[in-house]
Amino acid sequence: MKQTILLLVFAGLLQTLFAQQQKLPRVVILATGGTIAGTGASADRSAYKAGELPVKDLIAAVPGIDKVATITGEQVSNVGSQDMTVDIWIKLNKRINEIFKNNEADGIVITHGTDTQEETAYFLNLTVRYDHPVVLTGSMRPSTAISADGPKNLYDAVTVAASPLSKGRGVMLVFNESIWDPRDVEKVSTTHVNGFAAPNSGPLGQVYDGKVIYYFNSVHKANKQTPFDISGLTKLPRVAVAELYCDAPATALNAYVADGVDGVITGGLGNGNLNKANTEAVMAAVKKGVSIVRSSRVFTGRVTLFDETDDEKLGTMVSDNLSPQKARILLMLGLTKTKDRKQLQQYFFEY
Ligand SMILES: NC(=O)CC[C@H](N)C(=O)O
Repeated sequence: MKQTILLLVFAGLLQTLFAQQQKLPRVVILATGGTIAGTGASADRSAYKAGELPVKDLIAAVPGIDKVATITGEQVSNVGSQDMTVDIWIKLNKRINEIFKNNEADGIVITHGTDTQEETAYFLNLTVRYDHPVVLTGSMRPSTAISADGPKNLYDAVTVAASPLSKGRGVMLVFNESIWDPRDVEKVSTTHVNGFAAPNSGPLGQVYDGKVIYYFNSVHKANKQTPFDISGLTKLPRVAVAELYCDAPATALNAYVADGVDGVITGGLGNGNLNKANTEAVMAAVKKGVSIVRSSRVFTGRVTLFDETDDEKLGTMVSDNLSPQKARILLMLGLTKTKDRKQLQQYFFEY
């Protein structure tokens, strides 16, 4: 009798556990490499190599992650993000759209190197056709370093991707307990653990002790609200960035144009200003049909139309407050739709 009761209690417990397990949100981790998957022989960071560990090892290093979500992992690439490519972006985009279309997951986490993480985040923000949570994260210290930050960032990223509060928020970046908007976030430290900030705004929210809180919504259009469905594409238009400095020649800009790029972003001075040499080169490039967007090497504030620079005369556009590297992504995608300067300019105010 006693044994039967014990057995029943045990079976009941198992059932409850199973039911809880069933109810957990499903999160797919798409691993691309980066320092989070990096290893090295030293206790700190000297001579470590990014993009070494497979995704199963990243997951195994996070205690309790299986209580937050039902996790599956896929290896998309294993590179340091200085070697991230448009080809990998297109592959990621396809897989993310497929996962949500087939209802394979409630949210996605992407592990990624920090060098270009903000670019991948903004690219996906504009091209993924679903607004389910897609959370990018990484680490500043490799997995073998003392106080490696990867496992905590991954735990937090899964927590954000699995949270009911994240529904409809689309692409985000989670790092060092902050939740960032992909349009605004930038890598702001080469080595510090607090590697990201949004210099023109602030974090969307925070994740702490397994709990998520949001403070802001982005006002910019994303996901299905953009016209950038790239599902039929295997390549994107080529856009380069040419940065200015005191007495900068137009060598870089002219070389890119000679190489046949479709567009150039100028990382200009102050409010996107160009010196005389680059003004002339820009006008010649526009005449050849190259789309030019004036951005700024200054990391806060807007680049505005016709301030010191006459955009009508030059045939140029402005990036608003997008960084040069993000303006490049928007121009690449914009050029898949149109070459019309007014229409492209409108994209820079909307996305
Ligand atoms: N902390 C990092 O992730 C930067 C290291 C590496 N270069 C990368 O971006 O993958």
